[in-house]
Amino acid sequence: MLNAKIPATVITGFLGAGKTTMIRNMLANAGGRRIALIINEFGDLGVDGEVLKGCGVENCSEDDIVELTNGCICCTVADDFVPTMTALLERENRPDHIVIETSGLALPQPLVAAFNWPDIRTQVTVDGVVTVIDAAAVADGRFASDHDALDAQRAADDSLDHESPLEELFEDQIRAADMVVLNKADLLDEARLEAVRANVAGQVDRPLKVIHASHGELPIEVLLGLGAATEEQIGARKSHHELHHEDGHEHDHDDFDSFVVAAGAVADPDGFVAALKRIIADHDVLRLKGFCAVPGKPMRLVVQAVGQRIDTYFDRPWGAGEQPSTRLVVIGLHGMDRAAIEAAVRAATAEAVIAAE
Ligand SMILES: Nc1nc2c(ncn2[C@@H]2O[C@H](COP(=O)(O)OP(=O)(O)OP(=O)(O)O)[C@@H](O)[C@H]2O)c(=O)[nH]1
Repeated sequence: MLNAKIPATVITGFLGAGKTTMIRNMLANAGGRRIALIINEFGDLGVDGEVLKGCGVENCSEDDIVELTNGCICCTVADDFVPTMTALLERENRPDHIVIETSGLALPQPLVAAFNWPDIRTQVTVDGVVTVIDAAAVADGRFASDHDALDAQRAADDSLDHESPLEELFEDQIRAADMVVLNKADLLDEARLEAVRANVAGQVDRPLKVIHASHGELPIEVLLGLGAATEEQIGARKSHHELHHEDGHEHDHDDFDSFVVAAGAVADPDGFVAALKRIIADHDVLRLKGFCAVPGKPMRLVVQAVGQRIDTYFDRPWGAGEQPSTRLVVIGLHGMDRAAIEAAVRAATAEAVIAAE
């Protein structure tokens, strides 16, 4: 059909749930579809775009990946997202499908609402909001409100909502969903997975498609083609912020902080990972990811930490113009001790060097 709207899928979900992994798998199975990707990340390092560009998948040309780096997409809709979409739609070679990966801290509601902007609504429709959940983290109670530090924070500041920032985001991202993917099913047995499914389904009072996956491996037909036209319904899926805004609360991401640590080369990756586990536990780091230089290795080492779970792998050789270096983005709740974390990460790389010598 000549004037058919281009479908756009919004992939959301908390930090480290597996959004990029799922998209990477989707691109590998795109079957000739031309997919344009818009990626938004919290933190200054652009790891997700790098990971996707480094994946060597044929359908994943750098041209088709647009990174939005000026803050969280839900707060920069007008300045960043709408112009990016408009530019994408003006391209001669228009995509068959647009996939948008939100930052792990984004509220999907303002993003989806932007599809009602006049310039966009005539050309694009939201095919669906897919919310990726770290089912293992939910089963471990990561998003429940019994977090000591947060309870203390709320006790000290009664203007804070009754729920933790993690819990609110968890709920808001589910409320916006057309489909929820309970990811990391490989880490759970049937009974725990079922408990997470019941928790998620209980968050909304409408029928919600909930499926499970490991490593985001799902047929592309399951993810794309929902035909939901979510932009027409998003007004009825209000976030905590929208509900509170009516009585004066401003939305921002002040509940979370991120910074980048530059450190030395990592001679002993196993020792480094063990040290990172301690640092993450000591400082309650929510997410840590980036790249490390390893002496004697031509490849860069990707480090991906979600809570206490840390994956490392070499993804590609350092480029000719690239200086091998170690740079990691750290994301946690506002008030985490940046200086101590930086010092500990730098000490860990130094220790790893000594251990290997
Ligand atoms: N065991 C297990 N690990 C997974 C699965 N999916 C993703 N991971 C790992 O979880 C980590 C985070 O995955 P990402 O795909 O980067 O998560 P994300 O949601 O894009 O993260 P942010 O963009 O930082 O919010 C990586 O180390 C992945 O390898 C899964 O199903 N099972």
